[in-house]
Amino acid sequence: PWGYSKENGPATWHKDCPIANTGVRQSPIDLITTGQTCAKYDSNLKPVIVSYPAFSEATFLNNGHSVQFQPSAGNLSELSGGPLTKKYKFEQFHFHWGNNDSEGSEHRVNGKMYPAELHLVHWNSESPNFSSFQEAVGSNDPHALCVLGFFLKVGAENASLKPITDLLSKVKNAGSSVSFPGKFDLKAVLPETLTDYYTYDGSLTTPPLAECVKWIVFKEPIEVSTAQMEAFRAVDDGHGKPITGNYRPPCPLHTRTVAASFK
Ligand SMILES: NS(=O)(=O)c1ccc(B(O)O)cc1
Ligand SMILES: [Zn+2]
Repeated sequence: PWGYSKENGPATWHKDCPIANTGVRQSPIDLITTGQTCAKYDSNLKPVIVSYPAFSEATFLNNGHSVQFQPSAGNLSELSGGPLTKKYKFEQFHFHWGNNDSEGSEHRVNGKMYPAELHLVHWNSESPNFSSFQEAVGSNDPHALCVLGFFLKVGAENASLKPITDLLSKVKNAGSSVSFPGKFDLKAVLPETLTDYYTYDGSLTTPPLAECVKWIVFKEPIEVSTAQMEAFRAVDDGHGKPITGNYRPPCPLHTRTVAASFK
């Protein structure tokens, strides 16, 4: 199966997933803010609106290539606004990280990587073509999914993310999962104003690499402590090694443009 080692990493994914090399809207990308192919300010871009009532029931899983927080089916969390014309339903969030603070994020800003990146995955709940996340992924709809990306940088301890980082030791082994104890307030993790972001049309950053994602990557990083970063680096990949660097390198922009909601 695919992974991030020499034998099964991003450079080999094209074998099972040809779109890795033939796709023209692959993710992640390097977000360039100056020069020719740079992100262009679009004054029509509105703030992103999230409605995330605290999750009461969720599973926290180590799937061998990331750790993922998935609420039970009944969750009502929604996303709208920003570049979106429809309402999206929250599906799951997960992380990408490196084995040191100079690498780990999937998107880059002028070539700079952050130590980690948080992805909040949503699917268009107003489309006539599908009525579940899995169907959305397989739909070929160019905006079936919307993923919000937040960079993580090392600084003060993030109290809102502590319930998650404290749980990492409980899912150290690949394939292990725990039911999340109590409530989790995802809204508290995010900056209160979701106004400054980059947005572009892209894909899933892991197989099946489906080109169905409206990406919204926020300019302002979220701070986590060194200890919280270290907790990610102790999670195992199922081959007795820690997941080291579960991030895909940037992909060619091709004819795409990146819009910025800020000057
Ligand atoms: N890393 S990502 O947010 O692009 C992503 C999200 C979901 C899936 B998936 O459900 O297969 C794969 C990658
Ligand atoms: Zn991701």
